[in-house]
Amino acid sequence: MSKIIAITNQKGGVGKTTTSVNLGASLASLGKKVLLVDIDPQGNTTSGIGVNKADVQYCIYDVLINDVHPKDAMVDTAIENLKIIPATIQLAGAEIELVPTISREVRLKRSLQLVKQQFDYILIDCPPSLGILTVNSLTAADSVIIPIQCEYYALEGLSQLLNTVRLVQKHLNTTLQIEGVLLTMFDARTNLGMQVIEEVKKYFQQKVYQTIIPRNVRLSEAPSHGQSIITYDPRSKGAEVYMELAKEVIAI
Ligand SMILES: Nc1ncnc2c1ncn2[C@@H]1O[C@H](COP(=O)(O)OP(=O)(O)OP(=O)(O)O)[C@@H](O)[C@H]1O
Ligand SMILES: [Mg+2]
Repeated sequence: MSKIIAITNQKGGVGKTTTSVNLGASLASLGKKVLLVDIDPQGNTTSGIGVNKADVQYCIYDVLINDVHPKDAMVDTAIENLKIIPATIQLAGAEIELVPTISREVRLKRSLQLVKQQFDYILIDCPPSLGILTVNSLTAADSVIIPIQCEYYALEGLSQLLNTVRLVQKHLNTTLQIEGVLLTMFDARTNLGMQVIEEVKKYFQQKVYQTIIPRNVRLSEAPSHGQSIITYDPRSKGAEVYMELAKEVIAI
């Protein structure tokens, strides 16, 4: 069975990209066939997994706008079983260019359907906005993972996100589900982190993953080496928790 999961939260810097790269690498190291789709013009997943943007021939922009077949935009990564459709800054224009096009919300869905069966998991790293690129992602996805940072204001903006999910469910993708809510950047030294965990669990209940991602400096270093935590420092706490998360995702 193959599953498309959008990793989304319009709040910036909550761990979407860190989760896409490291969950993707963990799933691949457990033998799953994984495709990462970078649909954020910042292209952090692309560089974070070691793809040099200057070498990219076709990116997700070409898939969305120029009808390039997704298999022609896919590139291998250093990890077996892990491929990526990269994003470059070219994608920044897509929000505007998509506006007048026909079926603009379903373009990603149509493209990914062409390759879905080749993968166990397709993970889409969304940008920090609720614009047309995120709507395309939610329309293409079977489910969403929502990373929430264990910080004050963590829940702010969530109702807007859930509202967008509901609108997409109503009009574009009736079977879209919440795959899980992931607590990120937990710092055990503060009471605040515990409070956020309690609040998020009260709200999302059994949807919250048991695995909580702590703050881990190795996780923040890995992207500058173009590596996932699984290859950068497989013995780190960061690697351990993302492997645990991958097992939870597989078990669902
Ligand atoms: N568990 C963690 N421990 C330490 N640093 C982390 C952790 N998770 C993420 N970071 C760091 O926090 C910053 C933001 O994380 P990330 O880029 O994954 O968030 P994002 O939601 O994708 O951001 P954006 O909204 O800009 O796309 C990055 O510098 C990242 O390396
Ligand atoms: Mg990101």
